[in-house]
Amino acid sequence: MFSYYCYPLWDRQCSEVCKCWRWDYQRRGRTWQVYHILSELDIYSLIGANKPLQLEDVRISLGPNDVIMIRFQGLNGSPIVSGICIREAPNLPGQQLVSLLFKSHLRHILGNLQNKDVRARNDARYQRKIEELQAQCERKTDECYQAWMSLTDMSKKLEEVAMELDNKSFQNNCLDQSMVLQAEKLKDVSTKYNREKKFWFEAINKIESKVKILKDEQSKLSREAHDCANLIPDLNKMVLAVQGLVAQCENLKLKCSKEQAERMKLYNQIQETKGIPNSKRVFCRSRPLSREEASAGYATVTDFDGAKDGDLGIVTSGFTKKTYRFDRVYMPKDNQDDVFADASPLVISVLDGYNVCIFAYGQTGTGKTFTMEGIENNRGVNYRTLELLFRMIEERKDAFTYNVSVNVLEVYNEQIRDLLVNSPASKKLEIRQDIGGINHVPGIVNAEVENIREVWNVLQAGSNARAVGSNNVNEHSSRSHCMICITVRARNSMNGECTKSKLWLVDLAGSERLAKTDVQGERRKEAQNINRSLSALGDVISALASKSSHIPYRNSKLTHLLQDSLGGEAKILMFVQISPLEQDLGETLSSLNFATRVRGVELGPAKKQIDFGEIQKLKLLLDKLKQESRTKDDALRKLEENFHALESQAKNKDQFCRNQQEKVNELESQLAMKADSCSQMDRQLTELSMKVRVGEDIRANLQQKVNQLEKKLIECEHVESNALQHTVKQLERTLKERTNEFEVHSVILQKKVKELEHKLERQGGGTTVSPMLRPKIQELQEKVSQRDRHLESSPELCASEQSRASTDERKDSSSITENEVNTGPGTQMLQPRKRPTGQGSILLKGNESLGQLRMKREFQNKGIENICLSNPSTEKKRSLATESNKGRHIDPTKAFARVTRTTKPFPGIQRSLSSRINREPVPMVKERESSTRVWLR
Ligand SMILES: Nc1ncnc2c1ncn2[C@@H]1O[C@H](COP(=O)(O)OP(=O)(O)OP(=O)(O)O)[C@@H](O)[C@H]1O
Repeated sequence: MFSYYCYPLWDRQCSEVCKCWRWDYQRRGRTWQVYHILSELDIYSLIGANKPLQLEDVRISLGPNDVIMIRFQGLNGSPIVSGICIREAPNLPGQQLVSLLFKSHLRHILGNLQNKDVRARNDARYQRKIEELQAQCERKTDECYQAWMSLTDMSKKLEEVAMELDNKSFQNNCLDQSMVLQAEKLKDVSTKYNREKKFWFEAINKIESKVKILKDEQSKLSREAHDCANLIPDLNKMVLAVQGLVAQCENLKLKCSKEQAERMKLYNQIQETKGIPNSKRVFCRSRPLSREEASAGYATVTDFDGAKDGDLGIVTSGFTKKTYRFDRVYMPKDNQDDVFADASPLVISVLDGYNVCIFAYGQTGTGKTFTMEGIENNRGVNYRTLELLFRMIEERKDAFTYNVSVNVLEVYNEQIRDLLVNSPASKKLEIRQDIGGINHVPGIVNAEVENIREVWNVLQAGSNARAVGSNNVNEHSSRSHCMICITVRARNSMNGECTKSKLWLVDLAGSERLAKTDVQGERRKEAQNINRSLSALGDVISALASKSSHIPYRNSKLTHLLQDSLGGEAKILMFVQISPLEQDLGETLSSLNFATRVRGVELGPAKKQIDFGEIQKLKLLLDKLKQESRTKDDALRKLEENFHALESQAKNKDQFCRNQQEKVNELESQLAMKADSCSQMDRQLTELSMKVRVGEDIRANLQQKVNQLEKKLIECEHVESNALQHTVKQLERTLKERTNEFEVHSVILQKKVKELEHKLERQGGGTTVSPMLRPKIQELQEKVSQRDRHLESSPELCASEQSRASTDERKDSSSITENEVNTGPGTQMLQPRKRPTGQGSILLKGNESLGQLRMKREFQNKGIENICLSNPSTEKKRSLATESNKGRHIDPTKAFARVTRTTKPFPGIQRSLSSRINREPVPMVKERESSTRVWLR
């Protein structure tokens, strides 16, 4: 459908004066765009649907290279452009065209106004109807204005609600942002708090561990200090107790010494009462006859009648009997136990610190070895002495400490041989004298023994070694001196007395006389050495007996070794072994004589052998103990100083602990403050969350209210639109009735005019006019010419024609058909048109306006973020300026307003619209202008 506005427009910029129907153009570069706008004219209602449309006489001024662009707008359906014919326009001015149009139209009018009275009445009647219609129109305008104002108010309220909603949304967004910021801050604070909490926990744990260590050290130091402090009186008490004990010990020592001395004195007295010399005893033992000797019937010379009294009779020749007196005489029937019973007291003397020498002297084969060593099942003096020695040591272990060592020697040909040396070729042993005047053999083996079993092993080893050098053991043993030296070191635990005594157990070689034996060579040399040594022993004993100043101990190895045990300070026990046989009488007498000489020597009382080495050691030990005591005193003094230092350190550590505890308390308070701040932040977060939820609830309520208001508004608009539509329809029906009446009257008037014209033609021949009518006709012609001029000078007058045309548009299509007397396109454009079904209703416009308002609100809601990005005021001003410019130049409503009415509602609406324009977007202005234009139309 093509439509266009029917009003002339003079193009003042065009070089060629061109008058056409609504020309609008603008120049863009070298292209002329011409808009031929067709509106308010339903062409197809005139020419019929699906009929070709031909537009003629559309003129435009073009240059030689200009381009014509034809644009179709507002088309419904799919019209087909069948052809465009462009031709050069004749030189016909637009003014002339319009003049022709109006003249052709006025011819009909002038023809109808021949009857002045009828025309005046009709004019008056039409004028009244027009006024009535205008009044109705004004009322409707007012009603529409009121409806529009209510709609505006509702829009305002809606806008206020929308603004409130926007504000709430903005506040909500602000709250969301603030909540996000608070959440981030809280997260940062929480992270920082956790980090600081972890740090402080670690620091507190470290400090607690340090404090614990310091407390432990402090308690330890305190305990040590208290112990030291407690030890001082205990130490003093101990010193006093020790001093008391030492005093008691000294007293006990004195008593013990006195008692021991008394016991020794009594023992010696007992020995003397028994007839035993004090330090020297000589026992005589005769061997029994062997089984062979007894069976052979050898004669004997021994008489044991006085043996119990120590007298031994020797029958020398026939009836001569020589008696010898000894300390003890053993008969052949006496066994080893009887012999040792008399010798055992010397063992006690050895343990008491006396040197003892037990030796056996006699002819070979008289039983020296039997007495000293014994046989396996009948031990001799050596074994029994050592056995008793260790038994006594065991009995005295509480009071004495003994150390026993054994040397086993052999003197053969004046050579000392160590029988405990494993290597057979040992170096030559010599006798030396130590600082104390005691002889000793350097390099000799000292076998430390602790029990009798070890002693037996040592003795067995010596016996075995003695047998190595000779095929005949007995022969060898008869030609050497076997000497066992038992050294006993004793320490009296009571008085600390130390003694070093020796026990010599000597099995001397046979004392045969050299001439009698009649031996030669090596045996002679052996016999000479034996005799020399035994002679030296006799010499020593003689010197001792004569109390000579010089004792020839060094004349033989034997006497030299026995020097400290043969003097007056030792105890001597001599077993003189004799043979009972008569054939051995000479040797027997020799041995008895030697023994008697020995027994006659006065050695004096024995003397205890004090171990000066031990005394020296004790002195050194005492000095060492004194030094240790001084050192301990110094240590005790240092300990006291350390104790005081530790006390001061403990005090300092106590102070440090208190400071650390204060720091810990401070840190704990800081930690509690941090925990409070964290809980406060949690509460703030909870409050913010509650506020956000409340804001969301408020927004939801507002949204619900908005929806309700929109719903109510739509309902109100729907009700009001229905009412207005109903009212408009009534008005339209009324107008249609009035128009029909007017048309009927017009037809009647036209008929009457035609009749009058016919009458006038019949009366005046068609060319003459009544003199009475001529002035009126002239007057009417002048009015028409004035109106033409006025139309030419004021386009608005054309709008009055439009107004009339709009008035005529209420006519039915039948009436239009009746009025189709026009032949040109301009006349056709002046014909009333049929209102388009989608445009003529205010209600429809109102609905469109409301729809656009909702769209606008939705747009505002969706694009609320763009408020800050763009400047709506400038955009609004720019759009308003554009619209205002458009309104100034081509606003058709003004022309309609001039033509239809200049009453007050329109300015009011304009004011309302202008006031709204300042606040509302452009679409609303356009909508209201169009709607205003429509309903005014
Ligand atoms: N009182 C005694 N009772 C029993 N037998 C004895 C007694 N005295 C010696 N005899 C025996 O006499 C023999 C010789 O004794 P023994 O070897 O002890 O003499 P001797 O003096 O040591 O000889 P030598 O000087 O050669 O060593 C041995 O067989 C021994 O058993």
